[in-house]
Amino acid sequence: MGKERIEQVFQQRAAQGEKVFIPYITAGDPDQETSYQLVKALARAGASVIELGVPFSDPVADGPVIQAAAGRALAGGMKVAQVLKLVGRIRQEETVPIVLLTYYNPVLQFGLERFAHAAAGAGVDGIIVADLPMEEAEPLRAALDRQGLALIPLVAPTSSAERIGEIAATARGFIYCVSLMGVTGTRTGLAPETTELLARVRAATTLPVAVGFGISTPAQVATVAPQADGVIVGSAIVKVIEAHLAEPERIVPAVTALAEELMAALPSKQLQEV
Ligand SMILES: O=P(O)(O)OC[C@@H](O)[C@@H](O)c1c[nH]c2ccccc12
Repeated sequence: MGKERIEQVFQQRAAQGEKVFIPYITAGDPDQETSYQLVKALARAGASVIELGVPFSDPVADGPVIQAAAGRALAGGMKVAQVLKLVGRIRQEETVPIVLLTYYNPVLQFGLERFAHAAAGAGVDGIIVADLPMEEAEPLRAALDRQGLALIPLVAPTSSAERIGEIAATARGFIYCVSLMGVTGTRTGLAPETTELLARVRAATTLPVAVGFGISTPAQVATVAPQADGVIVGSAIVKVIEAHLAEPERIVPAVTALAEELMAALPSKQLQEV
């Protein structure tokens, strides 16, 4: 449970010479039932950790694709309590680690202790807060620590060595390296500063390191995966949901197919040995 479940999955994959694939979807996009089916399908397809977005009305770190997903989810009444309910439902059937991606405001509104307690009770394993600077993270980290949940920090290419060191010292679960500056969303190339950032973070921590932002194609996954322990893909997956809104029964198979394609691009020990 909790941060151990996240760290274990990275260890297990690493022991097999494999990388961790972390798909992101917004909880409640386009509705609760589809999110439930999507998480189950992604876990069964081989995703190692699921990143579940808590929809928020002012998602400043998100590009248009995930903003629109948040809009659809909010229109369906998805709030923190409903997200936790969804996780609880998933937990009855799946052991895959679940990490919530949220903004700080909904968590503050809910109450830090109450949130940590309810998240643990529902079966959440870790939390990423898109807009919580390290300097203000201590109260939430302490509340999550008391429940055994990981507060997973974000580091960016502009983070100084000193700052990366400070972030690494209090990190739990894994460290999320943002591959480039700006907002979430697919990009055509991979930013050159990604490689340098991953090397700097690796040198500063023994925790697993995952990379996300702008990764959308199998080729990009293949390029970046050897430099990290895990790869996070959000907007490319949410785009597939968006493309099938008129035929919702196609959403789960189409997302599963993309996830399988992206996972097939991860380097594996078997492939390297051939
Ligand atoms: O969408 P992208 O470019 O694939 O990036 C991952 C991302 O979606 C997910 O981790 C995420 C969604 N919203 C965020 C806000 C901040 C940091 C990260 C995120």
